[in-house]
Amino acid sequence: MSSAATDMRHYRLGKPLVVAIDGPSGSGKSSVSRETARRLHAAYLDTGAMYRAVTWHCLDTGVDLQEAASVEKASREVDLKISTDPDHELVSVDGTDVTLAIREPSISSAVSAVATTLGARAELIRRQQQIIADSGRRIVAEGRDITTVVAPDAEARILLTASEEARLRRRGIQLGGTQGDAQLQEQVLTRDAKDSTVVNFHEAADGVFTVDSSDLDFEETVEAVLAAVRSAAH
Ligand SMILES: Nc1ncnc2c1ncn2[C@@H]1O[C@H](COP(=O)(O)OP(=O)(O)OP(=O)(O)O)[C@@H](O)[C@H]1O
Ligand SMILES: Nc1ccn([C@H]2C[C@H](O)[C@@H](COP(=O)(O)O)O2)c(=O)n1
Repeated sequence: MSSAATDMRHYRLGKPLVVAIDGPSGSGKSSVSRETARRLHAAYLDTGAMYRAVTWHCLDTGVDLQEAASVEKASREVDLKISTDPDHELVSVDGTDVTLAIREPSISSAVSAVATTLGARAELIRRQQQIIADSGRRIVAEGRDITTVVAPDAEARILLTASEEARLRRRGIQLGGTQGDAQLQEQVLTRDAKDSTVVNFHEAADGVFTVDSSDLDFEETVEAVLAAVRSAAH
């Protein structure tokens, strides 16, 4: 085990440690945050999965994604459950397991409509803050507005970035080469452009530490995030 990981293993259990991680699509937020949570013996919250789950619910029940009031109402009424165990991925909507379904390209293409509906955002932010409180404030939470809106008081706040080229390449590999260049651009860059109209995840806010993973492999990125947590939270 590396020195940074070893140090963090000894980070005092029981002490509040909220780690907030934001960044653009494909930068590695979910995978790196999940592994960071494991090493910190912390919970893990994938807030993007919550936006995806509401999108799945709207499409499943015929809610018009262009109707802001309907989307907001759906976000308030849906029974949405999400696992915060980094070793157990589970998202359910009204009792249906949607863990895999919310990762489909059709959801990636539609999710910005929910993410840019301000009433739905307010509801999901409220739920995310409740989940963080319920974790006993020992959690790694990732998304687009965690460092700025959901948990601006986090012990460690990190912007995880990577070049467009790296993000498109990683997403292409992740989807098993099933998507062409235009589809990948739509799912990564076009989606980021839409989402950026309501939240800034390209620049670090004051006090937020930037980790650029463009030239780092996965393990090096986790190490860099742990080092940032250690320096911010000790
Ligand atoms: N530093 C890295 N080097 C190489 N591959 C990486 C690195 N970090 C993450 N990956 C891989 O890149 C892919 C995309 O990562 P991930 O899904 O975590 O990104 P994300 O930022 O959560 O994306 P999105 O916001 O679109 O869900 C995954 O297959 C992941 O294993
Ligand atoms: N805190 C968050 C988390 C996610 N979103 C939006 C932006 C994405 O298009 C969508 C899905 O997120 P992903 O699974 O790709 O990380 O949800 C947001 O606006 N705020």
